[in-house]
Amino acid sequence: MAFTESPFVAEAVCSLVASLNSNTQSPSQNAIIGSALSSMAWFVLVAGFADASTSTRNLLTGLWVLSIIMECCILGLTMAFDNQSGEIRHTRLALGIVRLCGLLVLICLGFCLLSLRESHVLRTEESQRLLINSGGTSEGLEAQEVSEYGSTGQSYEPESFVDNGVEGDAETHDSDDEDDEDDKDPVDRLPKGNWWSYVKKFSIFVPMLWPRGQKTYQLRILGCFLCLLAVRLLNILQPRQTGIVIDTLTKGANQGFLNGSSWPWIKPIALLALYSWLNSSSGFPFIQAYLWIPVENRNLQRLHMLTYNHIMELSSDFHDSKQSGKLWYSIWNGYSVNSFLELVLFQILPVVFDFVLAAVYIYFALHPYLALIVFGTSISYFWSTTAMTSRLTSLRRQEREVDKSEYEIMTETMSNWRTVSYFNRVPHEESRYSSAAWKAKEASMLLQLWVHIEQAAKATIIELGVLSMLIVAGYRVIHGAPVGDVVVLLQLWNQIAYPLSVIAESFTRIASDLVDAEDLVKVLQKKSNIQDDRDAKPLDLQRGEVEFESVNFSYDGKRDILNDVSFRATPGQTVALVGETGGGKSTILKLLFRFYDVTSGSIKIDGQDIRRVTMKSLRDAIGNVPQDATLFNDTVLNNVKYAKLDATDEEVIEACKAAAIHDKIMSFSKRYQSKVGEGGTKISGGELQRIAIARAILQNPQIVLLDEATSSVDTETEAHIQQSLKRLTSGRTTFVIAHRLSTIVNADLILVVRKAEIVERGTHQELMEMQGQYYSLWTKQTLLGTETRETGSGKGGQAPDHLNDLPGPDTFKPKQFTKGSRSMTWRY
Ligand SMILES: Nc1ncnc2c1ncn2[C@@H]1O[C@H](COP(=O)(O)OP(=O)(O)OP(=O)(O)O)[C@@H](O)[C@H]1O
Repeated sequence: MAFTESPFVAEAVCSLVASLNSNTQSPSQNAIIGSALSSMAWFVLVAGFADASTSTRNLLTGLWVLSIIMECCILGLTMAFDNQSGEIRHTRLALGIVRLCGLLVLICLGFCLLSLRESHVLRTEESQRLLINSGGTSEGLEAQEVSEYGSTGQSYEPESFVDNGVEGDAETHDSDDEDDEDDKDPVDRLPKGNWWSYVKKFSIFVPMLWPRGQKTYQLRILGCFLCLLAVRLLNILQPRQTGIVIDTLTKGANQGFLNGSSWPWIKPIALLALYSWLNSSSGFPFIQAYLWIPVENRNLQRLHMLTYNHIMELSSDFHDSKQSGKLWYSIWNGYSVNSFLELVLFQILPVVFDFVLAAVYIYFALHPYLALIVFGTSISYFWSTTAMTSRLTSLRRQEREVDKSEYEIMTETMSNWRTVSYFNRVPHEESRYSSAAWKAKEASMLLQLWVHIEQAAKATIIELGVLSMLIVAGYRVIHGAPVGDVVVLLQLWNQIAYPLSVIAESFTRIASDLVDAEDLVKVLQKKSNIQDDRDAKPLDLQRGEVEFESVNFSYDGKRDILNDVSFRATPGQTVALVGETGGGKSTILKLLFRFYDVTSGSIKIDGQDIRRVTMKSLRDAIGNVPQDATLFNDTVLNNVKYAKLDATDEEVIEACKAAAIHDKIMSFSKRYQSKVGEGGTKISGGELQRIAIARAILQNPQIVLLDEATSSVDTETEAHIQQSLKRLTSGRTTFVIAHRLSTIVNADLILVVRKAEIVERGTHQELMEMQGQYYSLWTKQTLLGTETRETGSGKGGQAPDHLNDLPGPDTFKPKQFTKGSRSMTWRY
């Protein structure tokens, strides 16, 4: 590259020497400008390639072909039309031939080098993948410590683990691991090379930012565009008119026509005032703002709405593994992309236009050398900007990462304030937050410093440009050019320097906005794993028969959570799931609710595979009282109504009565209008569970899922709840997960789940007779109950009365056993 550039520089030097040498014929102005421009163009290319770290094969090939064509043309034209004296002409020809030959040799060499480099990169990537896949620790992997939640968590991020191939618009399906990798995946990061594929990812925002099919908004944008054009025109007319005013006044003063009644100078001044007014905040810019404000707000609202909808529609795997703090941070920062259209329409395009117009005006109306200075200054300016932008971008990304961590710690610890307090970890969290905040401050300081360094460099280049222009303009005025030219030039220079700074700043801002939007793009690219089938139909619910057929399931594709699970719940039956913790009971209910899809096998309701019916109809048919029910920070009334938005207050009260919570609610200071606090923190666990049951009763579903619905209530309340549950479940197909076997002895079918499999099934009586797992669980619970009774470890330190009638393992008197003390919530 340098080899091909040097002849241009040599040629420019040659022209300069010739112009200074009085013995030789001075080269034409066009020849000097041509050489200078060629040198600058090559300088840009050399600088660009020096910066690029990734493969630029296509770009290079294109440039080489173009270079050969252009070189041939230049050589031919030089031979045909150059009328310089012999030496200069011969030198030019010789340099042209050297350039052409050099170019051909370089192209051959270049192809060989590129091929070698690419095959090397390929080999390196392959070997890295093998190293990592082969498992765990490898010498080549320089592990990087990443701070996880809490002080103990450490994970390792091998640099080479990331995929360097650009994946285009590949959809990301979410999982835990993937989420972590997302944070480190440079494919989605601002690259030094492949800008196109990087920027293409952001096309996801186009439908949000462009009002397709909305004529009014489109007309507004068109109006803005016309205002912009008018302002561009005024930007040229205004300095030109200033020059005219100055020249008219100078001429008038010299010729003495200012005395008397003749006022020929008033017209140019009036015109200047008009241009100035139209170009001020009360002229076209005002109309433009008036037209744009609704468009901007519409875009922002769409961006908010679509992002919210998208996230809410993502499936359980995303929501189970998301980090809320980081997600919110990414979303709010990502919204900066909304200013993108505004930036391009109102800042970049107009100033590019201004710049070109001013340069052309200077070239033709003033002097080509002045235009050359404009060009040289601009190139240096942009080069310094792009060089600095990549540094600033990486600093911005670092700053954003530490900022995100700070935000994550803040949101996580604030929302888990109770846990922090229980473990007396407030000082620990304060110090963790302080260290994160300190890191954020340092990153921010470094970024700000570099912003100022960048600005200082750019200001120096601009000032050098002004100096050069003033020297040339001053020289011209001394040699007879009108003084008005200097004024016009100075005014136009503003039209050039300002666009330069705006364009440069826009680059920085675009880069920063894109960095901010990277995470939002990743979130928007995620696809829900659970979606309605293309020809999904509403569930035709008849009697509520549920059938699991050879269901296998794994959350991560590695560990089996359910293995060949098959059973049938006939309409109206109560099916109880019991067994060891972590065995897969809740997962069975999650699959039925279609939070996840089965890995293989099928789940059918009334003979219809739940993957073939619409999710809305499926979820309408199922009422759920989860283990960890949460409430919104709203009134009790609204929380219960959430199950049926159009329910009347009376219906809500009826549901609460049925759930045995009505009396309690009536004792609250604001009764049904009492707020329950964030997640329901202002009410007790038992109250919360009963509100959750009231919700399910109000929903009135055909299939009911109860996941430890009575785990947080005392004995007496449990007795009430059992009654209300009876009402809720009667005539409906019901699935109950219970650790207290006493609560499910009446179930029609009991499934014992152990290590991902159903190991026993039957009624309580049948299972007891089998003397297997269930029998042993029952025995343990009974013995524990007896011990509790004997040692008086029940509530209040004494064995509760109802425990006196506890059945022995052989007598199975479950009815008496249902009144277990709260301290007897057995787990096994
Ligand atoms: N979202 C998830 N991602 C990955 N693994 C999960 C997820 N949810 C649960 N698991 C794992 O699946 C296994 C079964 O969990 P599940 O909640 O179904 O057990 P369970 O029998 O209901 O336990 P418990 O009685 O304690 O509620 C557990 O080992 C658990 O760690």
